[in-house]
Amino acid sequence: MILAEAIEVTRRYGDVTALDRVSLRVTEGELVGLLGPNGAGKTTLASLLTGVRRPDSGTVTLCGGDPRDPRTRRTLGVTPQETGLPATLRVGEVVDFVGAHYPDPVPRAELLDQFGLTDLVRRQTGGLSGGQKRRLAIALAFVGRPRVVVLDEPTTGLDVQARRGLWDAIKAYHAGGGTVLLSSHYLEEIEALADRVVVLGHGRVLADDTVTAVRGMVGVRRVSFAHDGEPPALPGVVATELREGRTHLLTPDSDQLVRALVASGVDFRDLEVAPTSLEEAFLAITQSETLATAA
Ligand SMILES: Nc1ncnc2c1ncn2[C@@H]1O[C@H](COP(=O)(O)OP(=O)(O)OP(=O)(O)O)[C@@H](O)[C@H]1O
Repeated sequence: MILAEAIEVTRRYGDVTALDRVSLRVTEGELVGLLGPNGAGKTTLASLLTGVRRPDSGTVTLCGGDPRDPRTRRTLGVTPQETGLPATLRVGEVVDFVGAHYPDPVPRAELLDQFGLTDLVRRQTGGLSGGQKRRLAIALAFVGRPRVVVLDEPTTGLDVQARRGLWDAIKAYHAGGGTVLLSSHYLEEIEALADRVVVLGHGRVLADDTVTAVRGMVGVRRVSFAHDGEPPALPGVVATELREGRTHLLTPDSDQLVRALVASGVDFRDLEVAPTSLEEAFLAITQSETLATAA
């Protein structure tokens, strides 16, 4: 069953086209990562799917209904990028308050334990740190046992430990059959959690495939070596990095690059050719998109 769907959706803010005929389909039980640089349209897409905004054209459905309809929204858990919590209420009270809107909420103790918030149950939310508020906001997305959760950059501002704790909670929800759409700037987050990744750039879907396939699609490889002096200028390089005394070159054609490196006469040592991380693949996709747009 399709739980969230956008068909040919366009959304403008004045002159800015935030989404340009975007289509996306999330079926029950999927965990889909939404990846894109700043301004790609991730938040706008999340806000359409969760009924916060309306598209200018195209259609959006959530669990077969209109995401703006309160009955449809009861199946949804959301963590927006910015969350306002009532400052004088205690953590436990906020959980009870939000949970009271749902027919079968997760018991307070269970939810707090799952999100590592048990020790904070009696604290007023106004006194929580930014990371603690964030964790609470995310926990609240799950209190109503939603069929689908939309998490917009959920772990921004969390330290490594809190982020990993949150990944475990998201994984547990997904393992129990839950459906997740998660946007992130942290590419290791998408790699750790999602099988499928939708790459957005300039308001358009640049790729929609498995994490492995997206990496393979761009086929970017890392050629790295040590050498003395200035880095050589070589053809087909999409990114250059100097790190730990080595030059790292990203290229879609490592064979051609290695031939050019040898022909250049550079006195290199310890040559390595390796597959790239999703982050590097993603940069290459968005970079070629930028070049294509500029052309
Ligand atoms: N309320 C608004 N008014 C005007 N322009 C907006 C508004 N919201 C978003 N935009 C513009 O629409 C485009 C897409 O923004 P959006 O927030 O959806 O991107 P994003 O991928 O979520 O970015 P980020 O990763 O920075 O959160 C950007 O150019 C942004 O400046």
